[in-house]
Amino acid sequence: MKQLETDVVVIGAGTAGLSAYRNAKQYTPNVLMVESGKYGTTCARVGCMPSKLLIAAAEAAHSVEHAPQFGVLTEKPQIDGKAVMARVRSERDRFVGFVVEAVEELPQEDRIIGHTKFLDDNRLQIDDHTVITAKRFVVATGSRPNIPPPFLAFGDKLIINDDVFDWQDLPESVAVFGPGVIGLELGQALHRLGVNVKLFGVGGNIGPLTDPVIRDYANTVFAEEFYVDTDAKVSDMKVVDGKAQLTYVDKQGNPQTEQFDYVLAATGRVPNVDNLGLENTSVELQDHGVPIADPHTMQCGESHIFIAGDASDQIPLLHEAADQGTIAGSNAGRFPDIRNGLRRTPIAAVFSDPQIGMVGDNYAQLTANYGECGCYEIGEVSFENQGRSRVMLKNKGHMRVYAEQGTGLFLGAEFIGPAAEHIAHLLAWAVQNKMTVPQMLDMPFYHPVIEEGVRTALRNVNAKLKFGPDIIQHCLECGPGA
Ligand SMILES: Cc1cc2nc3c(=O)[nH]c(=O)nc-3n(C[C@H](O)[C@H](O)[C@H](O)COP(=O)(O)OP(=O)(O)OC[C@H]3O[C@@H](n4cnc5c(N)ncnc54)[C@H](O)[C@@H]3O)c2cc1C
Ligand SMILES: NC(=O)c1ccc[n+]([C@@H]2O[C@H](COP(=O)([O-])OP(=O)(O)OC[C@H]3O[C@@H](n4cnc5c(N)ncnc54)[C@H](O)[C@@H]3O)[C@@H](O)[C@H]2O)c1
Repeated sequence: MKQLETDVVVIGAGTAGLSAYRNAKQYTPNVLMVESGKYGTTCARVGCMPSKLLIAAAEAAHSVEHAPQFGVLTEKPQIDGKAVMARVRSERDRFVGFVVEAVEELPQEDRIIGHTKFLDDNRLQIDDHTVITAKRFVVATGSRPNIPPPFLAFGDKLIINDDVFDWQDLPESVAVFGPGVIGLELGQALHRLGVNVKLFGVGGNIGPLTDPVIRDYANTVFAEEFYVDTDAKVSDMKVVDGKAQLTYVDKQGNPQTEQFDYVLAATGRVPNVDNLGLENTSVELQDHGVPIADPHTMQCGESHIFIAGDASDQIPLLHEAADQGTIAGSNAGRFPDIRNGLRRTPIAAVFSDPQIGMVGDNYAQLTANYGECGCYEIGEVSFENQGRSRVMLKNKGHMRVYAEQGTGLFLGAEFIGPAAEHIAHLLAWAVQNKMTVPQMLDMPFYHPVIEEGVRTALRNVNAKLKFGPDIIQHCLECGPGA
């Protein structure tokens, strides 16, 4: 067994790990990074990037299919599944290639390959070839799909997101379980690419939404386009004649038995903290085995162990993984001089159509924090008659904005609608700058733009805060359709 000694070990070379490595290196040259799988990161290989590539193909098909609504006559689009998947794979490989190249430029002696396990507070074993003794550690081991045990009945017909991006061709049918972010994005994209998709959920959840008004709207709008049952009753799962067979009660209450080429499990993700030997350290673990970490320092308790990215089970998003990696890596490098790092305003975007956006405090947090005290107000707008949205035939959507009584502080928003990825940025920047609703209304609004809809929601909440007049129904100075 090879024996190594160092100051800092980063476990995992994903987004969080790479950023932790780079930041720890600013404080000490003695940093090792261990990776058990392939370099390239979840985001580039099987996450953000390939999913958006599939969605881009679906959007192209959808635009062609709906062109006749503008008087532009087209044939029904022909989907060449092999070509769709070839582009997804080749662009994905390009993104992965950039990451791999960057990792391979790091000093070879800093990089170790193998599965890592803590032996005690200061020693890690890598497979059966190396033991590293180190002063500090950053756990950045990411997450993996959660697969409910009954789904194992589908054998090799059961797939996860990773499998989709390696397809050579599109299948005929897929049952997607989990209408969360992954299930919604991939399910709708596959549907638009001509795959027979049925999306099954539990408890009425859809996307990351917590506001019941927006959730109901989302449920309706997606179910108008393809089969989505967010409270499905599935009674039997098995493989019959080489197909995945489901027995379920459909939305009209009728029993159905249907076969699919695949069942995609998009039922959440679990942090990769099991099999890491964390129980051999003195770090305090929560019930599900994740260390308790301070979100400002990413330090686990008072220890020399830090955690970052999806492994922390805090906010499983790419930019959060990068930020947490920066904080954890800097603190591990600088230890024992621990500093709070920058945590940005929460922002989430789902690349469905319509898109979903959430910023700042979401509805669930708002109601938990403020209860029934009457300390906040909700303004809203429908995008169904919003001018620019109608012009573009993108007039499906609803927004709710939240603001504090008395101060007028803009607290957050949940919405579904056109350009939600961009509006989410605008609003998140307003939250982070601690803007009040009147200050936001003082900002310029061009005409005709989707942001005029946001202004209507802000005016609505402004009136409820008693800072301004009620919304003018036929506002002449607003421009038509504002
Ligand atoms: C389909 C999909 C779509 C997504 N889309 C988006 C999106 O649009 N926007 C967004 O913000 N986020 C998105 N995400 C989430 C985002 O990809 C993750 O939050 C982010 O990639 C997490 O980075 P990480 O560094 O924590 O983990 P990873 O990049 O997974 O890195 C963890 C690394 O640790 C390694 N490892 C694990 N265990 C060990 C061990 N014991 N020893 C050594 N190494 C180990 C793994 O092999 C891996 O390389 C998406 C995720 C998925 C699955
Ligand atoms: N656009 C983006 O930013 C983006 C895209 C994809 C993934 N992500 C990240 O990845 C994380 C994981 O995504 P996800 O979609 O796997 O998780 P999720 O937590 O968003 O959704 C899981 C869904 O599965 C449902 N579910 C659980 N058990 C089920 C069962 N037995 N049958 C049917 N449904 C069931 C849940 O009710 C929920 O709706 C997200 O939280 C997000 O942070 C982000």
